[in-house]
Amino acid sequence: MDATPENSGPVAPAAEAAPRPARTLSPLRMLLRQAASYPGEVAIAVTALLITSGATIAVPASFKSIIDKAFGKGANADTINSSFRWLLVVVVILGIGTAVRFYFVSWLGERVVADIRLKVQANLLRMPPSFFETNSPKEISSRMTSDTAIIEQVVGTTCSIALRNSITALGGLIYLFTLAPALTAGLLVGIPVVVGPIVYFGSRLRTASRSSQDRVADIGVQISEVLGAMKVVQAFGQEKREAGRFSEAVERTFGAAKRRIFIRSVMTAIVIFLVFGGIAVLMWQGATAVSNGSISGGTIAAFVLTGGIVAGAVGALTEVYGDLLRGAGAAGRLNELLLEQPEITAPARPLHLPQPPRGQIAFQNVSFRYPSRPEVAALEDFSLAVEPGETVAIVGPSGAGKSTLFLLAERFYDPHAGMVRIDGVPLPQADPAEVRARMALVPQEGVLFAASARDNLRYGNWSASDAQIWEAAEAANAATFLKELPQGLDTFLGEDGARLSGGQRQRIAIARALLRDAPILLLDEATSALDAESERLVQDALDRLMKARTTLVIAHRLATVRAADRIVVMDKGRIVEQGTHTVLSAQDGLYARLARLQFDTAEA
Ligand SMILES: Nc1ncnc2c1ncn2[C@@H]1O[C@H](COP(=O)(O)OP(=O)(O)OP(=O)(O)O)[C@@H](O)[C@H]1O
Repeated sequence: MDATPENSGPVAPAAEAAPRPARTLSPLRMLLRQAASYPGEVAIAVTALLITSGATIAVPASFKSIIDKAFGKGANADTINSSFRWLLVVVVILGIGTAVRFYFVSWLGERVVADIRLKVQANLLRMPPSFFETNSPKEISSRMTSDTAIIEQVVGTTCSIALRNSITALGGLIYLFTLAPALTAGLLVGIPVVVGPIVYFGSRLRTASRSSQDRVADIGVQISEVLGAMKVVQAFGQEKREAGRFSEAVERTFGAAKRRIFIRSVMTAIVIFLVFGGIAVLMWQGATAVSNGSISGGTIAAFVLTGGIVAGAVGALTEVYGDLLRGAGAAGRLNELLLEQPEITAPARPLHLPQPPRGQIAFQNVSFRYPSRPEVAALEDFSLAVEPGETVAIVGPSGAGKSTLFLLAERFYDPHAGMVRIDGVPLPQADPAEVRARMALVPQEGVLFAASARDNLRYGNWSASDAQIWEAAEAANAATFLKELPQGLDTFLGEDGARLSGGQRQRIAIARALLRDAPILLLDEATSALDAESERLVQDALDRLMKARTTLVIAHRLATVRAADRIVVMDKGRIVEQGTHTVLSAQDGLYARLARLQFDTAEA
């Protein structure tokens, strides 16, 4: 029986890790819809389920026939053989049916989870950055792993348990009535008497187990806190106090464990008493009935066996409801991710950008506030037109709105007022994919994927040949170190490109942008200090990248601002100065101040 104390042991999942269950089972409908895409597998699984439930009941029926006929007076070889032949057939059907059921039910569980993961990921890829500000990537990734694991459990196990045990319990009861109606009526009264206390103590035991787990977690928190601050503890002479605090936590844990084991021992005693007592009462009634000849010994054996099966099925059913609610909670959370609609979409009939691309980008009276910080204007009545081939350096203190310009240019957000245009086309009227195809982004941190050097380089242009890749690497001053990698372009760069230096990562990002060969370049220069040699290599690579492209660069290097056609100085979302390095340095404005602070240190 699933509800015996042995099965509801102390190892419940830690409370903080347990995802919230739902209040109703209705979110599970989403799983049914998913599973319905595989009608063949569902049909086989349900058929196997029905057959195995039937075969489970057929086992005691076979025993009845064996005891009455094969062990009975006047048994001959034929009756013995045929009784055992039946048992053998039932056992073979039960074995094969169980294997088929397990395979297809588990298959459905895994398939439904795989489909949900694919659909959720596909939908997440459509979401703009604002979505990931309100939905933390950590939380989403936990939904994709732990919630899907719960669903896999629900579809692959719990639903099967629920269905199988309902059928078994019902079929078993019907069989019991046909065997011995009076005894069955007694059993029906007896089941709640046995199962009730087990369910009651089972739930108390789970609560006690959870609290016991929490206390263990408290110990873990204290240990890591004290170990992490050992110097402070010792320097302030707090060893005694910490020992005292720890001893309290350990004793609390012991207290919680004591409560748990007490409940469990009482529960064990009660279960043993009720289960064996119940069986004894049944056997006593049965023995009386056999002695007065009203039923056979085989019937009693079949009755006790079937009774055990029915009680087990009912016990299992009382356990699955909680699991189904947990599954419904998980399905609900994943469904939210599936139903999420992106705010930024292509219009029904998008305007195409002109061909060939000119590489013009214009911000016209743009005002924008981030949805999560509506009180601060990230851009305020901002206007800037960058002509084809022009290099504009954006300079300004932290929080001035420099990165926001890039986000609006890529149409990750729409401005609240004003308009952004690429080659004369207003962004909301174009397909975001087409807009982004006109741009190459070099982020501040050269973002690398856990993939080969080749795949990292051609991330924006998968059709690039090796010859083109090397050409770009050459231009980005990345070829030398790439050639030295153990397997050349096939070398795995490790998670986050951990095997490369900062300067090398930047040069890979530059080579990637070169391969993308887009007319507009959005370049966020790295602030991290590079050594002089690396700095020269990166600058050299950037010069080649910017050639013949419209470039908007968030500048952190003196060489960049010097080479720019125009410097735009921003503060609080507005342009405060514009001009060349020489002109702006001569004025005693924000630029001169920033340049003194920023570029002098960079040069040093
Ligand atoms: N995702 C966001 N959610 C809410 N507010 C944001 C977000 N990103 C930026 N901001 C705010 O918008 C304003 C402009 O930020 P932005 O990142 O464009 O500045 P920046 O000039 O690029 O700064 P830095 O040089 O530090 O990167 C700031 O006030 C900033 O706090």
